[in-house]
Amino acid sequence: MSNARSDRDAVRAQEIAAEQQYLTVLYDKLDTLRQETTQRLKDTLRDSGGPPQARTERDISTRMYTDKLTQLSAVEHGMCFGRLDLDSGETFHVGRLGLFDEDNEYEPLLLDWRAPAARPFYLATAAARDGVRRRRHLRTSWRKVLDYEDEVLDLDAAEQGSDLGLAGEATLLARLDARRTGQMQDIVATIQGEQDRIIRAGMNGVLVVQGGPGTGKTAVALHRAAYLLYTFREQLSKRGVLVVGPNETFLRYIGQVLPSLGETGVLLSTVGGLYPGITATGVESARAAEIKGRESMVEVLTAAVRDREQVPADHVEVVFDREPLRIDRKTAAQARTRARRARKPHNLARRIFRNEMFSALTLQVADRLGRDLLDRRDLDEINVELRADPAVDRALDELWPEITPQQLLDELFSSPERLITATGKHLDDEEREELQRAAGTPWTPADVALLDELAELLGEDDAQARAERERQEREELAYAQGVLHIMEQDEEIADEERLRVSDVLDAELLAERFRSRSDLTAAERAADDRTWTFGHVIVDEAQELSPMAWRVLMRRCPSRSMTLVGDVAQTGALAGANSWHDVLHPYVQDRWKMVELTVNYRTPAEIMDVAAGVLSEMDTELEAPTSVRTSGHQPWSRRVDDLATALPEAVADELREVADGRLAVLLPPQVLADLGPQLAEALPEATLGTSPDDLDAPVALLTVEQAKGLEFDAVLLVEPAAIAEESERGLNDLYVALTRATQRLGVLHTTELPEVLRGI
Ligand SMILES: Nc1ncnc2c1ncn2[C@@H]1O[C@H](COP(=O)(O)OP(=O)(O)OP(=O)(O)O)[C@@H](O)[C@H]1O
Repeated sequence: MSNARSDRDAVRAQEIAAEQQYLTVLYDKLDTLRQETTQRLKDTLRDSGGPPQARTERDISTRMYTDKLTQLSAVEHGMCFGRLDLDSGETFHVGRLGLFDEDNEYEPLLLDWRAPAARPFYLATAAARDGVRRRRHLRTSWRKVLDYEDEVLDLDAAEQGSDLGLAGEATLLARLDARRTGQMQDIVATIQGEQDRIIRAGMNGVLVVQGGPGTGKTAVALHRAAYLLYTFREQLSKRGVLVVGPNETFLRYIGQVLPSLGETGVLLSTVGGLYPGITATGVESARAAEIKGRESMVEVLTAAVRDREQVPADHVEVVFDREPLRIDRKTAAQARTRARRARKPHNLARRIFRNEMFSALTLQVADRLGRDLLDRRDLDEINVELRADPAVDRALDELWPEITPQQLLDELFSSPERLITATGKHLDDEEREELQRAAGTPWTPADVALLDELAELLGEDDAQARAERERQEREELAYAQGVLHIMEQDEEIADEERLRVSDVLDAELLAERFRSRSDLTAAERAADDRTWTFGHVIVDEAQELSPMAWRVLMRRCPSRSMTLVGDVAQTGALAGANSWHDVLHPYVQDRWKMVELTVNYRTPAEIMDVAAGVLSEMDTELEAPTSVRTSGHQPWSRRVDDLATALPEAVADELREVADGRLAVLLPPQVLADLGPQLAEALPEATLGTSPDDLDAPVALLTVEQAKGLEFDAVLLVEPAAIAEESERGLNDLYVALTRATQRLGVLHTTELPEVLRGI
């Protein structure tokens, strides 16, 4: 027996040594690439001056080498994590980037996990081997191989395998059991089959990924972004990829995943962050956000814009050329009708209104002077004088002002009269009161969708700026064509070592790069441009978005190349979705696809049992995802008299249990508002969940809304009855709260537990 074991140990040690040798070759290769790239970057930066075409070329090379270096640095940790042994006798190592042996006909040394040849690493099973004999998961620490796990794919193994058909089960479970750090990690070494199929799904059309808590929706969404950028690099590097999350804390939580996969060209944003120049820091009631999110707000805003297109009750008078000039209702109404008929946004139709008015006023002045005595030129002169007159200008501006979205919305919400006119039958008194607020109140996330809609309704009178831009673009294109032409002729530029600009760019792209500063990625440019449209949009926690927010995102993605991940059972926002059909039908009818994730990688079975009870209370048809593991810790509950003393004690106990781990205390908003400061004082290691950096703290006091999408080693749930009763989506919130823990769950309550939790 012990002989057999020592034989096995010897084989294992030999295998580890062989893998170590291979890994050393890979890291040597990585070091060489880094040195070469650094040297090229240095050379490029050292060159200075020269003609404009040399500068453009340098800008592009700088960006290219910087991107390359970023990617080469990102893959340092866990660069190679797997190996495939095929029936054919071939062996491939799989890792975070592709490496090739230039001296040996570019034989692959390491397959990029996203390359088609690496796919069996994630998909092969004993029942469908796809030519794979053995899959090996390598466990490494920095550049050292620590251990490995082998899966021999034969039918015997299929019979012994777990019901969930997990790949690399031991490696996966070790990952899932590890302490959380407050930052999501990539899962590239342990992606499971059902996840891989979603990550690599085609890019066209709308793909909905529905899955219960902890099924890896966020992880899958981010790996899909990396996969799409790798596979459709050409297409996507021009327009960029947008990843939308529910709040800043969540974006901070997921912020490291794409860089760790070597991808930096993605814009991470909330919907509230998509309006350049606006920071939505305001807070408001859930009800106000819900009202603002309704589809009917489109009509409200349309009416609010029309309300800024006025005619005088009878007439107004202005003095022009020392005589009164009459702007009467009929003339203004005619001009307004003509302007509206053009179906242009308000600020653009304004020009038509003014033209009409100036023509009418010109005739009025002409009549005064004796029209018969005047010719065309005289009339034109009067027209010009009228346009230059400040009093006339002011009077017309009163009727049809040029207005920004910010001005209009601020004036709408701070004026009861304007609100009544605009909302009409769409809102009742109580709803209007929810919206009313003082002028200059900070913008909220729900306001941003309204501002974006208004920007469409109002338009920007940018005719002059556009003409100037078009002129510049023509010049730049001609210039870029010249650059390419000169370079193609210039034999000296064909330096073997250096990638020629004409190899990677055509004139149009070169001009675009040049125009928009060649050192910016599409994502960086998109962040400054409200009308930017993306190559692909990924929305996480998509169930939370209101109809108005969907309009914003659909405008950003006219190609409808989108991945929407979420769980309609976790919808907390009152304006959020009950069904994917309702969300998507207005935009793509039935032309969308849904795939489901069914395995819960986060919540251990002991806790999921409790959460499943809440789910079936919400809807008996809904099925909870299956947990991949147990934690050995039963959830507990304790009724206490005084939270202010009991909670710090419970936190201290739990912190001891999870050692270096992270703990969340989830409370109803009112309890957090009442007890927050007192608790923060009693718990110096705790933060109050108001800043994205709070996830670094060992203890975070959060509402369920703030904790959405996040996870912690241990969760203390406080006053679940109040959470369940908080809103009509209270049970959804309770379900979300119960599914945040990776190890331990405790419940503290002063009032009776909700029926569904009494089993704890
Ligand atoms: N294949 C995998 N390998 C390792 N870890 C995984 C895998 N899939 C998911 N996980 C881990 O499971 C946890 C839950 O994943 P994730 O947050 O993506 O789930 P989710 O479906 O978005 O959850 P929720 O709906 O609650 O927001 C994360 O820690 C994630 O890293």
